Amino acid sequence: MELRDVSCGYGERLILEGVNLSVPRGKVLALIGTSGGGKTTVLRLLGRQLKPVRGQVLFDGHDLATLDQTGLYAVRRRMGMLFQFGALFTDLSVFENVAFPLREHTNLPEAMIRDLVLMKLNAVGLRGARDLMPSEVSGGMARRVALARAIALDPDLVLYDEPFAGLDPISLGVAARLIRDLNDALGLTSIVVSHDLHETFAIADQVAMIANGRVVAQGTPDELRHSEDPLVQQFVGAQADGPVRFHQAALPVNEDFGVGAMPSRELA
Ligand SMILES: Nc1ncnc2c1ncn2[C@@H]1O[C@H](COP(=O)(O)OP(=O)(O)OP(=O)(O)O)[C@@H](O)[C@H]1O
Repeated sequence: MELRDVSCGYGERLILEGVNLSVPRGKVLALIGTSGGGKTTVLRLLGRQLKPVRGQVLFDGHDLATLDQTGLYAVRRRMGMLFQFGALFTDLSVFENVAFPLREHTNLPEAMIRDLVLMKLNAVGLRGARDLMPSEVSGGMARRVALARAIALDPDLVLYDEPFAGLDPISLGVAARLIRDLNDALGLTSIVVSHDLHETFAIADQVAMIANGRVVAQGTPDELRHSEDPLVQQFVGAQADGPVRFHQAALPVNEDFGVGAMPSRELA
């Protein structure tokens, strides 16, 4: 997957400008960066829910913009997506949730669907939970079911948007490890958008940091940890102030609160 000099936005507003990003086959790429920086927008470009106004988005050498409906459908079948909170269909059992894409996209006989679903559930450790309803599983388990559903059609690429949001530290570690293990065992390529730097750095081969609509750094987790770029340092070191300001631009404090001028240090 590759983004070449891509600019895109919503309506008149440009969100990404001149973004270059390549995702090597077989690797796990983490997308990190400040809130609103454009990470989810990158995922939307990759799934062609959004088209660039400039540049190219390439998947296995195909420029997504040039694909007709059939071509796009074929490419999307090769992508698994797990969006924020990996919402399951609440009125379908765990088994039926994972079977859903297989029923939608294939004409496989029931016996084969059963085997495939159980294989995917086994891969996420939940073969035994097949008959439960989503309301009967924990948040961490639900995320693993969503993961099994995302890989049901044996995709080449899996896109994860905030796969760890709302998980306790143990479930979070399990989910992260699972993403890495499935990537390697099934020969996938994975892109993970996450705010959880600790877990993401532990499983990613490459990390790209997106801020202000640009890729400001890309490298191995170690390279980012030791980056001298102040923006990367601020983000990775979780410092409140740096190139990204904690405070939104606002009126001076004394004007808003009706007090005398204060030394700037006290305003921070
Ligand atoms: N459908 C939309 N219509 C208009 N603007 C949007 C839309 N989706 C996102 N945006 C804007 O695009 C910018 C980038 O959003 P995006 O969701 O890609 O950021 P993000 O890095 O994923 O943020 P977060 O980490 O908070 O999820 C934000 O300023 C957001 O307000």
